[in-house]
Amino acid sequence: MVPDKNTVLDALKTVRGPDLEGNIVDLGMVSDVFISDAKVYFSINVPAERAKELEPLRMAAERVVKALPGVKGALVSLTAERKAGAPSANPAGKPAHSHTHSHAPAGQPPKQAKADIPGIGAIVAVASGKGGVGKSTTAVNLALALMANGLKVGILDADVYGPSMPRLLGISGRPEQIDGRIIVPMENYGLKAMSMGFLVDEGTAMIWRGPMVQSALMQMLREVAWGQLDVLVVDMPPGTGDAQLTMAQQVPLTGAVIVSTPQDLALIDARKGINMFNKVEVPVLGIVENMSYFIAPDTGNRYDIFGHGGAKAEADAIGVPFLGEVPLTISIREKSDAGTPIVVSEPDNVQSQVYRDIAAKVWQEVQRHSARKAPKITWE
Ligand SMILES: Nc1ncnc2c1ncn2[C@@H]1O[C@H](COP(=O)(O)OP(=O)(O)OP(=O)(O)O)[C@@H](O)[C@H]1O
Repeated sequence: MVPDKNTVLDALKTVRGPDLEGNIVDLGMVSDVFISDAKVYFSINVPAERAKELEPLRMAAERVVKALPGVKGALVSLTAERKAGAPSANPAGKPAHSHTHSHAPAGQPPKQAKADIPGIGAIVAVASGKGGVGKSTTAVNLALALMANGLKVGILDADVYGPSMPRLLGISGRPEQIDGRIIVPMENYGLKAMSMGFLVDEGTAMIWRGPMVQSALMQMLREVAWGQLDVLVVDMPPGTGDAQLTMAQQVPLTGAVIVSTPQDLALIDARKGINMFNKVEVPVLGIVENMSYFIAPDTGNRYDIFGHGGAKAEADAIGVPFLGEVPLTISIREKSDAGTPIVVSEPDNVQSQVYRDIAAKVWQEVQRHSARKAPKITWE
């Protein structure tokens, strides 16, 4: 029989707190415990600066829960949460985010928690300030275009509440697990993909709260047999709220691509997105203008009816690279809906070339930033 929450909490009381004082339950470090399909999900709240050092604590908690009869798996993640009113962990004295509710991240990015993922060369977030601007469509076509340019690529759908990769890539079914732990990513068109949509039935994730979402995301990131990848594209949830900020902090991102439509309102939100990544010191690799202009399906004529050029002007004003303009075309939408993204289904199409050019620029930016980040090797 699957244990209930209290049984799980009782078991967790055997796990000592940091510095071997008390236990993690009585110290108030354990989040809400969520049990679904005999798998147990929760997070342990630790000070951001101690996240790396406390990894053994996370492993101990996971081990204890997995050992309970009836438990098929446990997914435990460390979160760094600043309690309302607690002093900012930000030594630079920059303003901390003063959220008084839910999952407020610390003012300073928990760099120690962002361990690189073995085998993955770079992680690129595709983000947007608001929903509906074509972020997921851009993410999937960008991933396939990076592949078309000769790279090994995976895609992680981090939009836990509205996963779109199963539909966009035409993938259904559940992923396999190795030893009940490591998940084998799904694959189509040679692109490895992981999405909440493969793991839970539609609707289930909707009731999840912040820490569960974090746990699920960390599992999809770290406990997946990605193999060797040059780049992992992460389709972020739309918006710039707490959830996105926490995600931007916890995933070891190389950089972010911001998708916007040309209209002023979308651009204001795009700027919020850029500010969010700046806040957590993730480089913005550039802006893509989606639905930039219209190409008539019958004549192929181009119409600049959407205020085309707004995103380029914004990119220039802020001083981030402009990556390219994707036209609004019926075929992009139809191919997406059919699970056959345009870059693979119509590679010779001019729109597919646009995506490959954007992919080339993104890769250039990735390398530029990786080179800057790489430590100098000195021989003694
Ligand atoms: N360049 C384009 N031309 C035509 N249709 C497009 C284009 N880009 C996206 N779309 C369509 O716009 C709709 C929204 O796109 P998509 O789901 O990618 O947006 P999103 O920003 O990820 O949305 P959400 O934030 O809701 O997840 C979809 O129907 C998609 O097919």
